[in-house]
Amino acid sequence: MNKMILLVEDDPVHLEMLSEVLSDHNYDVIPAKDGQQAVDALTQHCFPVALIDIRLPDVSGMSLLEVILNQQPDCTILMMTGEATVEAAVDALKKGAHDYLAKPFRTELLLLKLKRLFHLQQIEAENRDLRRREQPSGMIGDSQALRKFLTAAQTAAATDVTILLQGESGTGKELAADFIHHVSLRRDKPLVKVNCGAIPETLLESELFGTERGAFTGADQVRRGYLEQAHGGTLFLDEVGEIPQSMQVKLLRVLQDGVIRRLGSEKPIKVDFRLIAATHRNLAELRDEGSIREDFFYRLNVVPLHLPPLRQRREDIPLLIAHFIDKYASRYNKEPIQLSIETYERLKNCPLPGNVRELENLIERLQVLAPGKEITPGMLPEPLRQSGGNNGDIIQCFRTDLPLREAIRDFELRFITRVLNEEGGNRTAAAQRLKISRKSLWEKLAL
Ligand SMILES: Nc1ncnc2c1ncn2[C@@H]1O[C@H](COP(=O)(O)OP(=O)(O)OP(=O)(O)O)[C@@H](O)[C@H]1O
Repeated sequence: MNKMILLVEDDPVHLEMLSEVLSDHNYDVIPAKDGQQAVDALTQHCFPVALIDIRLPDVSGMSLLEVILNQQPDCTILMMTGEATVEAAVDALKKGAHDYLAKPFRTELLLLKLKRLFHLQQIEAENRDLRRREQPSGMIGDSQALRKFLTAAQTAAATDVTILLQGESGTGKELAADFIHHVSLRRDKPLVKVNCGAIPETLLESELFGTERGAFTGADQVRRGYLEQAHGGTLFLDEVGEIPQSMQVKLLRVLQDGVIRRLGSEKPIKVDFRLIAATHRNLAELRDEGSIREDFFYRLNVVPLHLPPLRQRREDIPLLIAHFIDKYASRYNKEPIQLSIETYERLKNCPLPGNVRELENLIERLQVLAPGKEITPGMLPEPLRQSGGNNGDIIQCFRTDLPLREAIRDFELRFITRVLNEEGGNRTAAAQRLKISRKSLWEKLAL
């Protein structure tokens, strides 16, 4: 457990004496003789506890209290005050200090308060841990592929390692980020989500780093950026493949130093978050193409986790359907729809390029619009109604007026085209699935 204490006291004798006593009791003390030294220390360490003299030479203890709570909201602050300033101490309590000690105080009293404080923090951490273990994943499915993903995600979540989530659009990357945050030790801290593809390039820097008052015309207030808001918790950067190169350099620096500067300010602010990055594109390919810097790629690709497309875990489809029927029947206060066996078969076998999102939207639509309870294949939207379903459907697709050689060729072409479509046009992935070389895939398509 982190037993670090920021001790701010302008009286050198008192500072040394307290530092010694606290160190003797196994606390890691960082002493500061004024506000400036304290602010510097905040950029270097994360403090569970700060002990501040209310009267300091350069800033008031009250302003320092605000700076600390602004930068490290989870820090518990004890104020030390002379008798004449008890009223100020009460004011400090209102502003977020945990407690105060009127000087002169006995060191036993201070040690007792600290012991209780750290004990309380430990209990809170243990409670968080318990809740973390009870937390269900929120990700529906029982396929081996999903179970394998969840096990890897849970293992990675237990540490602070950077995680890169890859997978096609709609496979559940954002939901997976929720899961990782909620089973991690940071679960009671913020989870800040940023869709990098949705923010115009010109605004990305100020959105991420925040702005100081007066940074540009119209910036009349301090604005904390997403990186600062994520302090203590998790930052989810969605669509990282869309981040421009200049911003990649700046983010890289933050990931290395753990320090940001708001736009229009030189003041370093310490930030501590776990990064989860996501992309529906292949990040290694983006690096090879040159749109993702090599160093940024390696910084993100520490633990890569891949969410398989739904067509590769079709066993999850019935569970997902049942889950979405429940969800939307109760949301729209309607009787749950029932899918006929044929409809199930059709959905279990169709390509669903939009993955879970497509299935969810479909069930929501049916739940709201279907005239009756029973859903038959004819009620599915056109492409799903037609898509090759079970074996019977495939056989019906065959032409029977061809010689065998041509019929086989006809089937081969349809089959390859379908696999290629399912792989989003990615020939390497299609060739791997078909267990043939890329070259022979080319040849077969070119014939
Ligand atoms: N395993 C799952 N169980 C329940 N709901 C799921 C599951 N996977 C995805 N969903 C739901 O499907 C929808 C799409 O998921 P999500 O937004 O997480 O996908 P994504 O991979 O982040 O997509 P994109 O790349 O387009 O941002 C969401 O409504 C999500 O709740």
